Amino acid sequence: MNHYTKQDIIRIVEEEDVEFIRLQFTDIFGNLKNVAVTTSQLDKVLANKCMFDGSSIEGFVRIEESDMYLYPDLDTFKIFPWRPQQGKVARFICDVYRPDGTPFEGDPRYILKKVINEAKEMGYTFNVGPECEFFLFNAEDSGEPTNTTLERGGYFDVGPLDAGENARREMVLTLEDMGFIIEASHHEVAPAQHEIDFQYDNALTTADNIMTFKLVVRTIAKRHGLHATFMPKPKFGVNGSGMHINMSLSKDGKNIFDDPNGKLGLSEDAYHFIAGLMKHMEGMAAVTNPLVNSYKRLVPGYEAPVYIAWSATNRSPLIRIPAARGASARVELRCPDPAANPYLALAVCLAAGLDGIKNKLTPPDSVDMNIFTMTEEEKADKGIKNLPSNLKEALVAFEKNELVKIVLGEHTTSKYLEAKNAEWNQYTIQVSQWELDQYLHRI
Ligand SMILES: Nc1ncnc2c1ncn2[C@@H]1O[C@H](COP(=O)(O)OP(=O)(O)OP(=O)(O)O)[C@@H](O)[C@H]1O
Ligand SMILES: N[C@@H](CCC(=O)O)C(=O)O
Ligand SMILES: [Mg+2]
Ligand SMILES: [Mg+2]
Repeated sequence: MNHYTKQDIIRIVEEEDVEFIRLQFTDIFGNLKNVAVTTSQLDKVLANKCMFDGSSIEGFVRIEESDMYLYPDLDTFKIFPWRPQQGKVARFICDVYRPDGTPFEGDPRYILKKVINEAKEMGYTFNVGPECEFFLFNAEDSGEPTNTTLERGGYFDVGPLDAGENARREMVLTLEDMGFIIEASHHEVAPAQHEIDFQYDNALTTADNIMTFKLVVRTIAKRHGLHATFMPKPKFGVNGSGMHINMSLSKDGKNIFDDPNGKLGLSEDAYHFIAGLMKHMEGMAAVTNPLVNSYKRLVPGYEAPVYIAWSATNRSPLIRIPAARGASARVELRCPDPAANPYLALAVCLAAGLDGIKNKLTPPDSVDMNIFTMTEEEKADKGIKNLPSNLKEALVAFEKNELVKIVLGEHTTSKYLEAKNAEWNQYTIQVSQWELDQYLHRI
């Protein structure tokens, strides 16, 4: 990551012929927001004087206290490669502040920073690498998105079977232009499903990167006449899209999950971290899997986890320990999906892992056989619990989890629960196509 001073920014804006500056932030539901100014306002931007109406942002504040300020994080300055190259468009990712100069407690970036600081006080840096999957569906001539495709590609397929290769190529090149290090990109298991992996970084940078990644994927897909969606399960009967989160802690530049003398080459702290994730998983699910639709993905048969278990060899459990050790020793949490607000998702994951370390929690034994073939009795014997099976169960577990509520803070907890319970209630009163197909002709 580049480190910029105000003078650097003023110089780059001049040298690069930047004309517009987007001030970006994220609402509590993970939606990217922005306001554009021209460079005539650069001084105001750099003096943290740009304001917006917080009451118009879902989940932020009431109308009586609506003035909010955007403080640009100078290190997030990036030029959009897909916009005109004369009179360029650049962006800052911003922190949200109240008029009295205090950080706004409902800003997801602030919520993540608080947990990162807690880790820092313990001497830790939290490193995270996500694997974002998405679909590239047809868009109608009108631009209306669909969930249809004529593509028949599968895992690692090549063109012309892989109809997304040109779009993916441009996504990768655009991301590289913006400073991402792309480790791999490929067709995924379902027709029209894709994955682009970028290199891990500290948690704040990774959460920012996930927001930028989604913007780039959507923008470039549109240019190719396709509709990119991060919806967790856009189609019944094929794999959904996950956002596996690979995590490690480092201290003084050394990965502390790695221990050549430990069981499976992992340190005690790695096991405590796993235990913390498992302890809080049910309560965290409403954050890592935030939609009604998220729970349609977490079902047997589609490479998505259903049970709260861990393994070093098997991909079916919630937590997998990839084979790499040394600097790449990491824990992979497989339930999060790309609809999650990345700031909040990483905040709860880190807090849960740290809770495991602070309280020296021990995980249950690893489950190295296929859980999907176990009987209910075998699962009960091994103490294997299910992930929440729908958004309502996840919200109930969230309400019972003090740690998750403390991490999100009172403000965001109450706004989040209110909105998500309303989402659930709306969903339950719909009459779905499935019901019509099942009942209409015979009842
Ligand atoms: N020490 C580390 N801490 C956190 N993340 C890491 C670390 N080392 C590597 N990573 C990241 O983990 C991610 C690994 O992605 P990759 O697709 O290789 O994982 P995978 O789980 O083996 O793949 P799949 O689930 O598709 O089979 C990348 O983002 C990588 O940068
Ligand atoms: N698409 C699968 C993951 C496939 C993979 O292992 O990469 C999921 O829903 O999590
Ligand atoms: Mg994948
Ligand atoms: Mg993975």
